[in-house]
Amino acid sequence: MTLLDVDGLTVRTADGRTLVDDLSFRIDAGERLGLIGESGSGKSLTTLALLGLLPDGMRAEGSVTLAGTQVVGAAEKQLTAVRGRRAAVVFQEPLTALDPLMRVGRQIAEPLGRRTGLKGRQLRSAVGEALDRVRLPEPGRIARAFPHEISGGQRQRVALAMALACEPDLLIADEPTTALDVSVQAEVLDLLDTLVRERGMAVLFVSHDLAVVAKIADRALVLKDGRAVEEGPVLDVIGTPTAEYTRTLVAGARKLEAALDLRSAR
Ligand SMILES: Nc1ncnc2c1ncn2[C@@H]1O[C@H](COP(=O)(O)OP(=O)(O)OP(=O)(O)O)[C@@H](O)[C@H]1O
Repeated sequence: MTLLDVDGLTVRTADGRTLVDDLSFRIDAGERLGLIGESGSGKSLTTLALLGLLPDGMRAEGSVTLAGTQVVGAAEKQLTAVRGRRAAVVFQEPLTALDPLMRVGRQIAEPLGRRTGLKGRQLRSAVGEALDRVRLPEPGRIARAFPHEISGGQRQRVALAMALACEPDLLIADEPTTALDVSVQAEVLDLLDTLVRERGMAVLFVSHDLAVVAKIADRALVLKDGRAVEEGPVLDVIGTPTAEYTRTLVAGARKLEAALDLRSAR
């Protein structure tokens, strides 16, 4: 079953510059697609357009059907019904998703309470379980903390718990580990992989990092200057890239890997 159907998505600025150009792809229920491209290739604008969250002045054209709802041109009310429940998003910087003035527990309680109808003590205990599931130690303490009182890795786990609280059909993860320390990156990636696998959730995983995409995604779509240049099973795209641009990306990643190997061999 097709969960997300993007057909000819184009994003333009108010002065007519085209930043995402005629992009088409599909994600079936439970499928994992990696969106790869260098900085500025249009990855973030694509994810924002999927949820009707483009910045003021930018316009989307084409068609984005998410679980049967047309997102392009939809009224805010329709979009609210789709966001969270059908597709939830985790951004690169978890502070984007978190209210700095609200304790972490309350921020998770909101979507959780809305979906489950739980209240009071039962809701508090469900929040504790949600924090526990994203492997946060001392969930009680974290629930009482404000976002600035916990580490970056812990904040990203909280953002993930909030996204999962809605039990979305599709999780959109936009560079979710890029802002984290290398050691924490691997842990959060592994956690994300396990949690979506357990739930059979579809994933759109956005990253400039080929190695990370290969770990999470089944298929990959390569974006350059807002256009798709290559799409296929992730190991084929990385192993035998056909587009010149993908070859350059793969060669760049190999060079970096080799340099890191040399360094660790010292
Ligand atoms: N609010 C904006 N106004 C004008 N141009 C923008 C805006 N946001 C992004 N752009 C431009 O659109 C293009 C695509 O940006 P986008 O953020 O989608 O790239 P990206 O692939 O996600 O890169 P990064 O990983 O660095 O975020 C870039 O050239 C960027 O400068």
